[in-house]
Amino acid sequence: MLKISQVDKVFNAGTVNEKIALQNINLHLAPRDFVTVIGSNGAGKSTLMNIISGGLIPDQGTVTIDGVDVTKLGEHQRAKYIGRVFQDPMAGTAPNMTIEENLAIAYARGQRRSLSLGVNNRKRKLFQEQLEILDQGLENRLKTKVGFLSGGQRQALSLLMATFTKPKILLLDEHTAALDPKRARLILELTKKVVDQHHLTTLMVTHNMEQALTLGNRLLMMHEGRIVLDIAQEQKQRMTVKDLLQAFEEARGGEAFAEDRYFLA
Ligand SMILES: Nc1ncnc2c1ncn2[C@@H]1O[C@H](COP(=O)(O)OP(=O)(O)OP(=O)(O)O)[C@@H](O)[C@H]1O
Repeated sequence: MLKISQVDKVFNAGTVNEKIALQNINLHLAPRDFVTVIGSNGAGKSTLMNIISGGLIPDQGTVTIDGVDVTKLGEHQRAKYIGRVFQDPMAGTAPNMTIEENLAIAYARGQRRSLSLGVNNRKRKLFQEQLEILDQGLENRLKTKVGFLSGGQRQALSLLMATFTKPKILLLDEHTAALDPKRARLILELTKKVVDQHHLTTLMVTHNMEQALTLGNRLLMMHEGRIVLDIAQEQKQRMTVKDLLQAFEEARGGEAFAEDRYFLA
C-alpha cells in the first residue's frame, strides 16, 4: 500500500545549519497495517509524515502509494490518497465555518469531479449519519461554528473529515497529545473504530509508549533520521513499556532514554 524506498531528506544542505532529517528510509506498509511510530526529539518522525503527505519532497528515493509513484506530487495532488490529523485541534478544521460546511469541504476533497461545496438535504443526511458514529451529539449541531466546539470534539470532527473519502493512508500526528487523558482515550477509541470501518492503512506518531504498544500491529522506532527498530505484532504484544525502553536504549547504542515528552504509561 505504501512503499518508501531509499528516502533521504536534508535541510539547509551545504550550510552550517545543515540537518540530515531522514537517511536511507525504507518502509513498506501492507494494506490495513496500523503502525505506531515513536522516537527521540528530532528523530525525523514529522519529516517522514510530511514526505508521505507531499508537504516535503525527498532529496533522494521514491514514495509509492497503492502502486502510484507520488514522489514528485505536491500535497494537493495526492490529497485523495491521504487523510491526516494533527496534534493541534485547530489545525484540521475551519473555526469560522459551521460543522456542515467543514464536512462539505472534506466531502469534496479528492473527488474526481469538482463537487459543489453547498449542502443539500442528501449531504446533510449523510453528514448526520457519520457524525452519529462519533457519539458527541454533533449530528444535532450541524449549523454550529466549529470554533465553538471543545478540543476533543474538534479532534473527533478532524478524524471524521480526514477519513470521509476513505483515503489510502491515514496519518495521525500525535493527534491525542493536546487532549486531557479522558478525551485522548475517547479519540483513540474513535480512531480504532474509524480505521476498522474504512479498512485504512494507518501511521500514528505518538509520545505515549503505552499507546505505541497497545495500538496497531507494528511499531517503528526512529532515531537520528533512521528507523532503528521495526517491531512486528507478535513481539509487540509480548513487550512491556520497560522492554521497549530497553530496546530503544540498545538501538541508540546504550544511550539511556531521557526525554521529557515521553509518557511511559
Ligand atoms: N523546515 C526545517 N528546516 C530545518 N530543519 C528542520 C526542518 N524541519 C525539521 N528540521 C530538523 O530535522 C530534524 C528532524 O525533525 P522532525 O521534526 O522530523 O523530528 P521529530 O521526530 O518529528 O521530532 P519531535 O518529536 O521533536 O517533534 C530535526 O533536527 C529538525 O530540527
